[in-house]
Amino acid sequence: MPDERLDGENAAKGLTGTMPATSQIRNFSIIAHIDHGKSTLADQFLLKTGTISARDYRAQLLDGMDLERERGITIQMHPVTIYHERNGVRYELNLIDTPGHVDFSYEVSRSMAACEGAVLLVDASQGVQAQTVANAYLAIENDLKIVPVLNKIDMPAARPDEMIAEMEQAVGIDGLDVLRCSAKTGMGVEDVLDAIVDRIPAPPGNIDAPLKALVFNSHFDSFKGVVVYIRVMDGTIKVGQKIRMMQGAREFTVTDVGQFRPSMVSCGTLSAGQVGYCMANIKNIEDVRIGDTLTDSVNPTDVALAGYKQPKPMVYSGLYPVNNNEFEALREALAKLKLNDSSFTFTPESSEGMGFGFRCGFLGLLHREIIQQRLERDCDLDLVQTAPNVTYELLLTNGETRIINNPQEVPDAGSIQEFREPFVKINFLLPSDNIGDIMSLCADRRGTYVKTEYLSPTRAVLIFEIPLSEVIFDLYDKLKSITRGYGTMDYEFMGYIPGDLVRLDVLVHHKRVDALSIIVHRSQAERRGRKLILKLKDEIDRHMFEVALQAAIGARVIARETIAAIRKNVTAKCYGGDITRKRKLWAKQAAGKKRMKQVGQVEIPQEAFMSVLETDD
Ligand SMILES: Nc1nc2c(ncn2[C@@H]2O[C@H](COP(=O)(O)OP(=O)(O)OP(=O)(O)O)[C@@H](O)[C@H]2O)c(=O)[nH]1
Repeated sequence: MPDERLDGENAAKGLTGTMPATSQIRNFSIIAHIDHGKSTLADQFLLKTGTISARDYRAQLLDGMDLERERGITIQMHPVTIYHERNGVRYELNLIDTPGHVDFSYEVSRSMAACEGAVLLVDASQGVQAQTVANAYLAIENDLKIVPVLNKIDMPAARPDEMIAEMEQAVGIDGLDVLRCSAKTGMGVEDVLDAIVDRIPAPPGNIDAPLKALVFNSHFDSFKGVVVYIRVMDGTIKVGQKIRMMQGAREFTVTDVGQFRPSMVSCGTLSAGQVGYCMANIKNIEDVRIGDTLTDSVNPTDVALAGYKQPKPMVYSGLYPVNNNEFEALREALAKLKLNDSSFTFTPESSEGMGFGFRCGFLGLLHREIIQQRLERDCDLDLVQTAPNVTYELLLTNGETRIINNPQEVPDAGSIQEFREPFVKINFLLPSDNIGDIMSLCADRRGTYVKTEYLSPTRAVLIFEIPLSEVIFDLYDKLKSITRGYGTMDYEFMGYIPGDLVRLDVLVHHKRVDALSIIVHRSQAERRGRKLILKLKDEIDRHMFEVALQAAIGARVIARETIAAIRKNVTAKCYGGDITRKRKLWAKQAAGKKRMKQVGQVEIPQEAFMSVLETDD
């Protein structure tokens, strides 16, 4: 087979695109813990291979979204094709970037299915972290070849030998295979590129077989429609070809095929082993299922690829517009967001106290925060968000099993046979000095100890089984503060386990505020109820009448507080006739009240809805 075949159709169109033989392609991703330098290394790859010029170099090109750049976290994948010469041969390398946060680990497994290898990037001053271990195992399970790299060796705090020993211990790699580089200065980056070519196998695949391509992501472009990210496994895909999504069973005609370099560049054809995009006048993002197999409709492949499982939201919360007439605007904004984030879900709901809004499902708390920020930034809506909760499973006395994601949906205690909550297996990677503190933290949170493993005399892996609801509260923040930032965690879902759970209601001025209801373990109900009421007392302003706050389980009130009455007249001091001054003060007061919800006669601020979350003593 010739090394490089000029594609006839492209040549005819005057396009200079060439189709490399699969032996000259390498597909890989980078596995790294957050902040270990993945985006910086990816940028170096672009720079070193001349994909972008130093002039165009803009830090973290691959983190396309503003918000991502601002927060410095990669959320969605942006693949990129680069060319690297090794021993006189030009290789096409496709990098599929992956995020490093626990909430987005499903994105990592998506990108792995499109690769034959992964660069395992570890910060030389921080060492292996929980997420790195989890993702490295995932890669090994997926038969990916691991290229271990120690980054940030330019830092004075770098301890390469120690960290390599940790990598050997934690992931079971050979220390001699570990490359050293600095993504910041560019030192050693060429060696990493060489190792990608030398160590990662070329993609398998038969260029003459019927088209079989994996859909590993997609995005919606308001001008072009849906852009489908594909990895071609067998055959070729060309402009004009009739294609079919095997799960979705819809047919389309390809209008454009190209690569990310790093912006989208048409190339007319992609063949076995290559990574790129295709467009086919697909108007609706729902028609494209991530993990689906794309094939030729005339000459289809007979076996579809094993798809991914759609990630299930684990954390839910209600989102309400402050002004009820902004409901439609909120619906539109949510629909727009969903276009590019299939893991986010929303369904309309109404709450007696809050009016009309949506129940939204997120992968985790960070995901939730990001969505809220995007909404506020992109559509100028004032929103009130209720405290998050996890999904529960109920076995009812009539034998029915019901999944609920909203405390309001919990039926009478009499009709529940078993109340089950999600449990996760959580791994902490932390300094050994902190083991005791984290153990007692987990014990307080109803965790069950599993085991401890030492990576080195100073660092250990601690494993617990714990209810997810206890994790989403503030476990991550607690871990960070106890370990002064050195501890990390990762968790995987185990299943639903029965527990003695009850719904705790909150009554404000004798009216149940359903958005403040929470599901708690009975043993914690009284303590949580009391704390919650005290917190609410701080958050809710005094009104012109006395406001009673109560926490109750069913009809039984377990805590009560009262907010005394007051009349607050902000313009009282502006005696005299200057109406403009008064107007200014009124305007200021109104702005301060923006994120308030009127429940009955009482105004409840956003903070009050979130206070349900806090568990601090
Ligand atoms: N000194 C030094 N700093 C580096 C090096 N590589 C990356 N950094 C810095 O480390 C920080 C994190 O780098 P990023 O590339 O954003 O990390 P990341 O792994 O992509 O993070 P996520 O996108 O959040 O997963 C940035 O401030 C970089 O400038 C390096 O080799 N040496």
